[in-house]
Amino acid sequence: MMNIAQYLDSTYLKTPQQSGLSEEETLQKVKDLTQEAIDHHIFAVMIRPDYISKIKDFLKEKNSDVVLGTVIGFHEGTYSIEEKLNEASKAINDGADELDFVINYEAYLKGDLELVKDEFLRCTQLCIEHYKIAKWIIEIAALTDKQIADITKNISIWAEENFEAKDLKNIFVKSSTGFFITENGKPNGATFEGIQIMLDNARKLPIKAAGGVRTPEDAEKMIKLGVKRIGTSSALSLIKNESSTEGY
Ligand SMILES: O=C[C@H](O)COP(=O)(O)O
Repeated sequence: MMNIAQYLDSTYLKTPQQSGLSEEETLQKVKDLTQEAIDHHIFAVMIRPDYISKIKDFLKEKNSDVVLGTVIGFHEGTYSIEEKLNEASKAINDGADELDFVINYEAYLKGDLELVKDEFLRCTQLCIEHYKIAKWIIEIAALTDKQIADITKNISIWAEENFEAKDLKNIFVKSSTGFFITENGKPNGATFEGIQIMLDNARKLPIKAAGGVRTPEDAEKMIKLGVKRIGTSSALSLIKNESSTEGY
């Protein structure tokens, strides 16, 4: 069996409003997720920005090298560029190592490629200046295959044209938030087909598969296809070699 843990971003991204839990219960949940990551040598935890500062302290107390990630503009991606920059700056100051931005795919679908390019360049620049990893969620369930190819290729070309070659490994294209509402039971997250299209068009950028990855077999298959990271709210089941019917 492959060592899946080293590829995983173990996520808890529900807000108290979405889960019905209190702030304290949510903090306890992200602490438990972090302890689990420490115990099982999971690469990273990915949590909402509100909890970064406290979890950074928790990781320091535990003397842990688990990587701390957060989400920006989550989950619709429609925040303005200034709002995304402010949220990202605060998360960096609070101690985030990796920032997963939701791209403004609504703007992309309306044909406003300039806005998407502008947010990509400015937010990625901020991450590079602070030696942080930037990941760009394109929300593949909202896109056709042709659009998945097109946006992945555009991001890759913008990255190559505007950042140094050494920084490209720190700029990911990520498939999904896991929160997109689809119709007709269509998968809302990472599909093998969608991931393959991303891999075929990402040129030098690494790919993160996220959303609906529930079995160790699927995780292994994604890794064999070539993804460098997997985001999942079922991390523990995956590394215990079990399937999970749903995340969280
Ligand atoms: O960014 C990661 C996703 O939220 C994970 O999605 P999931 O809950 O379907 O595993």
